[in-house]
Amino acid sequence: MLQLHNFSKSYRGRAVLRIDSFAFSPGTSWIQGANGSGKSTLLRAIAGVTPFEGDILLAGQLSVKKQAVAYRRLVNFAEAEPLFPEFLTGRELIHLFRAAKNGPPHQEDFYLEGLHMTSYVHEPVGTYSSGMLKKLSLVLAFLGQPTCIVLDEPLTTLDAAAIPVLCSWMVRQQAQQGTSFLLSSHQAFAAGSLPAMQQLLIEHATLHYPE
Ligand SMILES: Nc1ncnc2c1ncn2[C@@H]1O[C@H](COP(=O)(O)OP(=O)(O)OP(=O)(O)O)[C@@H](O)[C@H]1O
Repeated sequence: MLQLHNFSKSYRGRAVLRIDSFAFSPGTSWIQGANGSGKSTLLRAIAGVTPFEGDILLAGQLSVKKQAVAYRRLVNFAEAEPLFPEFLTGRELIHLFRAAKNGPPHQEDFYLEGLHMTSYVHEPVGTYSSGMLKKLSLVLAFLGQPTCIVLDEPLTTLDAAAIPVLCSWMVRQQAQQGTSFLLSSHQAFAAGSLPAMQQLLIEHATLHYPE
């Protein structure tokens, strides 16, 4: 599904991740690791929002660097701590993302109703709480026809009622469109709420399968 080739990432000359070669299998991959191990760094690189050395290919064809627009149309991302221009409304951001991702008209309605967001989605995002912002970022991550959805700490700040709704979206998305998920979460998902997950670990500044 996604392949990393000679991947490395440094901040101000300090190497934080080095992954010579790695292929993510289709399905759901749960990336675990201690605070500061590099989970967000890896997910941001895969999403195409942070520079790195090496390359990442989708389906063996689209490079995040060489075919950036086509790649990013198919790889959606919800940040751990989403930030949006405060003066835009949730609805405006949704329209922007849906157009950029080639999503069908009204695609967002299902998601907005599922997370009970219709009462505030017309308000500027500067008025949103952290949980409301998180929900908006999750809705945006499901727009279009993504091959892969990358979710960094998707459960953080979500209320208890929203967590099973998100899990049901993931199950539906995988069943209907074969979308793969890459996620990081310090919090475990409830048993049985998601199909089998491939667990991966970042330690010693690299990615591997846990023993
Ligand atoms: N913008 C940055 N500038 C400098 N160093 C950074 C930057 N972002 C991350 N780092 C460093 O890179 C390393 C990996 O950070 P990262 O945020 O990827 O970890 P993480 O596994 O997502 O952590 P957490 O579980 O705490 O969210 C850390 O040592 C961090 O200090």
